[in-house]
Amino acid sequence: MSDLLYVDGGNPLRGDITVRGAKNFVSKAMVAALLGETPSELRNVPQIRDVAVVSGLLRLHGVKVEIDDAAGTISLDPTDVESAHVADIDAHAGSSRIPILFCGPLLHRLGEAFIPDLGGCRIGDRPINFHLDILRQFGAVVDKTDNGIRIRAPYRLQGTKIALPYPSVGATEQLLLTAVRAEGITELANAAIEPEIMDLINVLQKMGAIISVDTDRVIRIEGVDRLVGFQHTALADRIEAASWASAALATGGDVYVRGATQPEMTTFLNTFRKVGGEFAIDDDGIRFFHPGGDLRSLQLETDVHPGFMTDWQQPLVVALTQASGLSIVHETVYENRFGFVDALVGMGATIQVYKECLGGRPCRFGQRNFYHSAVISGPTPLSAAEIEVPDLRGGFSHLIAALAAKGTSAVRGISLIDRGYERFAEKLEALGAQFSREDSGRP
Ligand SMILES: CC(=O)N[C@H]1[C@@H](OP(=O)(O)OP(=O)(O)OC[C@H]2O[C@@H](n3ccc(=O)[nH]c3=O)[C@H](O)[C@@H]2O)O[C@H](CO)[C@@H](O)[C@@H]1O
Ligand SMILES: C=C(OP(=O)(O)O)C(=O)O
Repeated sequence: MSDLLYVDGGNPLRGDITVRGAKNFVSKAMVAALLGETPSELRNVPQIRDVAVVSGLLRLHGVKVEIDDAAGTISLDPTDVESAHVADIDAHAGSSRIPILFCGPLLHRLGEAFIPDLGGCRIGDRPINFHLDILRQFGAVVDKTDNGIRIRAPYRLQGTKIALPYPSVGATEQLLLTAVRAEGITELANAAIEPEIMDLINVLQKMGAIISVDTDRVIRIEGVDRLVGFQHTALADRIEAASWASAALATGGDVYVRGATQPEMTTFLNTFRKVGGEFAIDDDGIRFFHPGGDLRSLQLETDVHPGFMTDWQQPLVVALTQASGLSIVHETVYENRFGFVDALVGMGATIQVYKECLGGRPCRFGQRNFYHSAVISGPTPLSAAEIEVPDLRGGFSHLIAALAAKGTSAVRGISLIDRGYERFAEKLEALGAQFSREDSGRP
């Protein structure tokens, strides 16, 4: 597929699309399968690049992976797990953030692992210090190399007591995937409790793990000697659903997102309503629509769950360019997630970014050199432009802006969007978007 899309914007998106399982859960559940002594089956799996990357890594480690894209199922047989060649693993460097989560399972299965340098969106420094501290506390020996980390467990990993400096999603998952088969009890304070983590706990419990989650963000795990395979249907992708909802709002459209579920989206739905969007929930999905009239500006701060999630921020900001008045967005999860607004400004949006914390939530980035707050003044008509996709959500936001803008925009680097949005071009078509690929002539 060509990496350049010409988008003829200015028309409302209308129609019906389906979202399947969450990118930020499915990839982790696939890693969990490594811990089982018997095969696992995962359902509601989306056809996205992160799934392909994790499948490739699992295969390098001897796991038999069979994918049925149409049915959305993956079967994973970890019976013959083995060490992979460093050169082969190295080829996956920079492809996603998931390889770091192979540490615990591989240490339990093989006593050692090599983890390539990570990829993922460049929206901040994204250090892995919490992960490495956790692994060391379990008794692992971690050595940094030029192209990744080498990790060994000379003895069985030992349960431990840890408090995270910040409720990191990945570090919480690292701890879960390591503690379930460590010896004794592990306690994690200040854990992240995102719905995708809760579903990972569901999977681990099906495998035989003993895990409890307290209301004060403390997770306790009693290590067990063996785990078995699981069968599980992944929770829906609440980020993809919110992205299409934002697209509906920004284009003045009406999109039914089949598969979207309410409980994981409560905070987004409240915000969507406050800004002037409407929604209708039924058993099969959620209809998001612009009811007509003016959208309202609002003040928003991203946060860990149950707060407004950072991955919802970028798509919603495009809709905020169409709201009347001044909207203020304080990004408290990543220090550098407003790079994408430059392109929006180039299209006619009025957005100013600030280093100050424009909000009351405790934030690690205030008084430092990070542009992590934004003020958006609207409504401003958007006009077509040439845009380069910067990262996954920023890229989808640029696509929304191009769909909302009058005229034909050229959006380059769209293959980045495949990492987390299943068959998005087909969905755009289903919603009546006017676009074409570079190789098929301009619309
Ligand atoms: C594949 C996946 O699930 N990605 C999601 C996951 O990313 P990911 O798990 O990488 O994000 P984290 O929750 O770990 O990161 C949150 C914050 O903690 C910091 N941090 C994290 C780890 C560490 O060792 N040291 C450290 O300082 C990060 O720099 C960041 O500022 O959760 C994020 C927060 O909901 C989402 O935006 C990502 O979509
Ligand atoms: C930041 C994201 O993903 P990742 O952690 O995979 O880079 C995201 O999904 O928006």
